[in-house]
Formats: sequence, structure tokens, C-alpha cells
Amino acid sequence: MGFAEVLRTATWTDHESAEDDSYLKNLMAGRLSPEAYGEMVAQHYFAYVALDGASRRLAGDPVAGAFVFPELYREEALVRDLTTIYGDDWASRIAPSKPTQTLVARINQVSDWPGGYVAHHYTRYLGDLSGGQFIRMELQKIYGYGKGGGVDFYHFDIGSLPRFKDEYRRRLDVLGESLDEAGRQRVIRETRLAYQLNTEVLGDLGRVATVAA
Ligand code: HEM
Repeated sequence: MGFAEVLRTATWTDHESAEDDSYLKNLMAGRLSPEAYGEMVAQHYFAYVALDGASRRLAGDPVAGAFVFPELYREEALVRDLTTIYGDDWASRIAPSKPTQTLVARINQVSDWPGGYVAHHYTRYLGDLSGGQFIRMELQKIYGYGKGGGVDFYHFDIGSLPRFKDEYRRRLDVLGESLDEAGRQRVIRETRLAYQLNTEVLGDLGRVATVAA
């Protein structure tokens, strides 16, 4: 079994907890106002500024560099989405939540360790390219957003999605081969933590969901 499959298998229960989040369920059921949806977009904004910043710093790294794809950078798409949802003064209307601050601190803390960076990169981007595409279709139906702002975060200019994900998984396999068992376990542990921190960000958004429901 290649490392991509090992990682997926070892973290799938964490995925189930993330997917089971009540904010996401309310969002997918069309129970939230655009501003309540915007709360998640805002938290994504802070997390991806950190993640994409780490990518830029690590582009030349022999290990982490294999996971740096400038076409995945999300900041500009998130700014378009925030402008659509909140208007031009979006920046003054958003703030990172406590769990987002914790996630951002962790991304920055591990970004000098290629395996740690990959753990956070994988948890976000492979998710955005997988379940995220289903989320985008639902959000388009619910809010009527088109391309150009609203759900641009989920639009990736990378050609064939399955082909991109296959290549990504191949690179995970190569990473796994370059590590010893302790190194692989460390990446798995960080990925589980990444899931947990992302799930806490969603859990905190549950407050918004309750208010708006
Ligand atoms: C409504 C919520 C969600 C749904 C319906 C969903 C659904 C899915 C599905 C169907 C796949 C498998 C796709 C494939 O085999 O190519 C997948 C993969 C993935 N999802 Fe989610 N997901 C959700 C939320 C999340 C969240 C919140 C995260 C992380 C914060 C996440 C991270 C991932 C990752 C990393 C993968 C790739 C697993 C792998 O193949 O190694 N997902 N998701």
C-alpha cells in the first residue's frame, strides 16, 4: 500500500468527524444566510493566507516543493468571494476566530518541517478538490453564485481534477518512501491534528448557525 492510501486510511475516522459537523450540515441544507456562510469563507481566508504563505516560503524545498502548486493558491479567490458576500469593506467585517488563530499558529509552527506542511496542505487541498466540489455545487444551487465571486474558492484552474489528484497521491507515495516508519507516523499524527483543528474551526461556526437557523 502506498503512503497516499495509508494516510487516507489512517485518517478517515477524522474525516468522518469533520464531515459530520453541524454547521456544514446546516449550510448544505440551505438553512444559513449568505452572511452566515461568509463566516466560514472568512475563516478560510485567514487559514489560506497562512498556508499559501508557507507554500511560497517552501517552494524551493526539495521535499515540500513537490506539493507547492501556485495554481492552488486561494487568497485571490477568497477575496472575490468575501467581496461578493460582504461588499468592498469585507476586510473590516471579518476576524479570525480563536480556533482559526490556533490553526494558523500551528501551520506557521510546522512550516519549517516539510512533512508537517504536507499534512496541513493535504488536509485542506485534497479535501477542497474532493468533497469541496460537492459543497460548491450545493452552494451554487442555494445562493445562486456564479463564477467570479461567492464560491470561487472551490474553483480550481488545474485541468482534470482526477488527474491532478492522482498526481498528488503519487507525490504522497514518493514522500512516504523517503521517510522511515517514525517519519511516516509523524506525518499521520500531524494530519490527524490538522483535521481536528479544522473541525474545531467549523465547530466554532456552529454558534453562527444556531443564531441564523
Ligand atoms: C460536507 C462535508 C464533506 C463531504 C461531503 C466530504 C466528502 C468527501 C469525499 C466523497 C471524499 C472522497 C473523494 C475521492 O475519493 O476522491 C473526500 C475526500 C477528502 N476530504 Fe472530504 N468531505 C467533507 C468535508 C471535509 C472536511 C471538512 C475536510 C477537512 C477539513 C475534508 C478533507 C478531505 C480530504 C483530505 C480528502 C482526501 C482523502 C484522500 O483521498 O486521501 N473533507 N471528502
